[in-house]
Amino acid sequence: MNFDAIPADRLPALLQRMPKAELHIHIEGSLEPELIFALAERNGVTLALDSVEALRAAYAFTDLQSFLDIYYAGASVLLTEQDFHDMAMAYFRRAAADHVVHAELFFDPQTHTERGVPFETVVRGLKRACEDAERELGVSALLILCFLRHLSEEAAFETLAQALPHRDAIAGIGLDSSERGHPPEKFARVFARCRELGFRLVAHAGEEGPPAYVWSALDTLHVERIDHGVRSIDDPALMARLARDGVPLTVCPLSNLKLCVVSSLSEHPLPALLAAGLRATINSDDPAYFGGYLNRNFTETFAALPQLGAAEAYRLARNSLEASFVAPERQAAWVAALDRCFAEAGA
Ligand code: HPA
Ligand SMILES: [Zn+2]
Repeated sequence: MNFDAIPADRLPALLQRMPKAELHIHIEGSLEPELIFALAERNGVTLALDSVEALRAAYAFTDLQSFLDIYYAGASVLLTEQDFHDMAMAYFRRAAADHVVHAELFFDPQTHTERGVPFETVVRGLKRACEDAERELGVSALLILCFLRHLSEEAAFETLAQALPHRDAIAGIGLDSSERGHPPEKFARVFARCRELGFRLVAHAGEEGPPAYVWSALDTLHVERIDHGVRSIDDPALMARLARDGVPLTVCPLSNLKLCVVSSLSEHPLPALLAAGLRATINSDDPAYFGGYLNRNFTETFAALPQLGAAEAYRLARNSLEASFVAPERQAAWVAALDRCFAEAGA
């Protein structure tokens, strides 16, 4: 493909139109303030702030923890199966508009079971939304259950036991929440059990935490993808390892900006990760909180980084499709659609 044949002014439209997968989206992080207030009213929940505007104004974060405190408070309005369904459908409609053909949704059951919401309420609502998304919107979807790393390994084992009756609805297991002070090896035994059970494995590592956490996610948890992983840039031996093994990184540029992981998008390490041969992808993380869904992550990142052009757009989209947990034949059909999209744009 001749990427140089695509004029620079056609790139923003191409970024939006190209078929892509989203592999790092916390579904609770797609809860827009308007939906938080609608669900609060529907469920009779009282919120600390009294308007959509006041809530949005509180979205000024200094680090990961300052975000998580607000994110868990927002999730407190979710009580019924229908709430979880409606939240996920709102995300799927936005994703379809961004030409997302496949999404792998993280969900945090412990955030809900700790408040007395049954595990099956969460998973049934999300599962039904995944089925509706495929049928009504043509968006394929999988669910990834995340353990909260600020809680104990014992609590993770309890959550795993609750998940087992729903084994078929859950494709993978991940690890999220407060990273610093909670290294991956804290969850070595529960991840080993998940691996025996045949779950696909991922973990957040190297977002705020050091490169050592990425090594540990690879070597003690045996994950297949690293969520974030941007701090790998500080460790040349780790960069070589990630490149050699083709480990996908689910990078989230607007999240990194809003949580002060980078001081500006123009300093984001994404171009360096790609240049070093790493299988990076672009994702939205918590789009309702970080100022944009998937296409906005693409367009703002490309606008800030002149090193990124049509070749990198193709590589990022292709990486996302090929790093997904769907069968190779399905991936190949999406890659063929991606190739057609670039051919039509003149490549
Ligand atoms: O970016 C994140 N990092 C860790 N935990 C999270 N939970 C939601 N979003 C995040
Ligand atoms: Zn995340």
